[in-house]
Amino acid sequence: MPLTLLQTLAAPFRRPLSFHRRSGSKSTVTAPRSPDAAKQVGTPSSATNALIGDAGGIPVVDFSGFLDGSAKQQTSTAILDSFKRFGFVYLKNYGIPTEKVDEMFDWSKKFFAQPMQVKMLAPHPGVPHINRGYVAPGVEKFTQSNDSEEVAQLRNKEPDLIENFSCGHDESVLGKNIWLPEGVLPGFNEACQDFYWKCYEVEISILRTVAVGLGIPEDHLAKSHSGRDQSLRLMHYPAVPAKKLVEGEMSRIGAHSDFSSITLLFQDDVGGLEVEHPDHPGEFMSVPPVLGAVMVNAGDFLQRWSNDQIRSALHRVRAPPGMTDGMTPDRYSIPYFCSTDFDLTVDCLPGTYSDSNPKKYEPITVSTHGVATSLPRLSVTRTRR
Ligand SMILES: O=C(O)CCC(=O)C(=O)O
Ligand SMILES: [Fe+2]
Repeated sequence: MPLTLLQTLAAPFRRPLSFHRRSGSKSTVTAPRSPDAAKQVGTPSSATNALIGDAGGIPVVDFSGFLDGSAKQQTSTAILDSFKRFGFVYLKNYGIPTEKVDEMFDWSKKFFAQPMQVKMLAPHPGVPHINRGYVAPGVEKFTQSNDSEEVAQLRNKEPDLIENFSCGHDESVLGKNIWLPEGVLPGFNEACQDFYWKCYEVEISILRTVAVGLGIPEDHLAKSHSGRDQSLRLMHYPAVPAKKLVEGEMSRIGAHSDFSSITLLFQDDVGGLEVEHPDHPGEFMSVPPVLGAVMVNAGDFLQRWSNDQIRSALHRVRAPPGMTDGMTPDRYSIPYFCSTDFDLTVDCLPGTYSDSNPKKYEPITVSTHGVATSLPRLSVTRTRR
């Protein structure tokens, strides 16, 4: 990729916006807890003053030391270590005030509370890889499988119980935004756009920490993420009988890994998110929401980019922990999927390969990677329109 093109793409777009693994799962386990999170996750002592605890075994890191420059290296090491071991990390003091996140959740609730005919004024186009517009409950089913027979069988099973609304940048190959018509839910479209750019700032800071952790130039990853090909998705899981989720008769979101660089995952206080245990494939750890923290996970593309040093972990949403009877509460979450510009070719990151540990992957663009790995998976979703 010529440098000039890289530089052009590195200039952020501005408002207005417009490996892998088996499916299947076993039991849920809780990672052993200890009062000393640093010890528990085997984190080097240099990272301890950025670590402020753990939740369900996954480190909680105070991001302010990176943002104000007082603990850049420690914060970066803590985040990178957690990405390498778990593929996930919680961040506190990451730069978006809690009230802003709460406001976005309020908008999400208002949107999903609209009658179906209103939500369908911004319909998803029905093309699997396009993250735009509203997808009604009963349309999607998530899987990690690329096996056509397994996928065909899944299509005949109950879909995931989820509705969602996605938006992004109008100039993305993911397509132009599909908004509600003007005058319907005034303020909603603007709130989504505003939140998108707030998330973008956090994304860039996190990508900088990963680079610092890896000991490469701080802007190495950030400069490949112009902000054009990200997606903000509002998710709503309606209330369902807990028993059906526990017995596997219904599912909220099936086990999957995310596809691109990193995901910021904002969740309400309902719980139910589970992450595959790093030492016990097929077993899942229950990871609770942490007040004021955003969960961040690495995606398949970052795993590949880091020559498999960073883990893109399977995760899923089940019944809230301990709940086996009665109706579950509704669950709302807001993932923000971060991607390198889709047309940019990236090679394994410097320092992640050597003569004794050669590159496992050829240079690739996100689009090629996506077509090879994600489209078969996506094809099982959005099949029931
Ligand atoms: O709702 C959640 O907490 C998980 C969402 C998720 O994993 C996804 O949309 O990729
Ligand atoms: Fe996900």
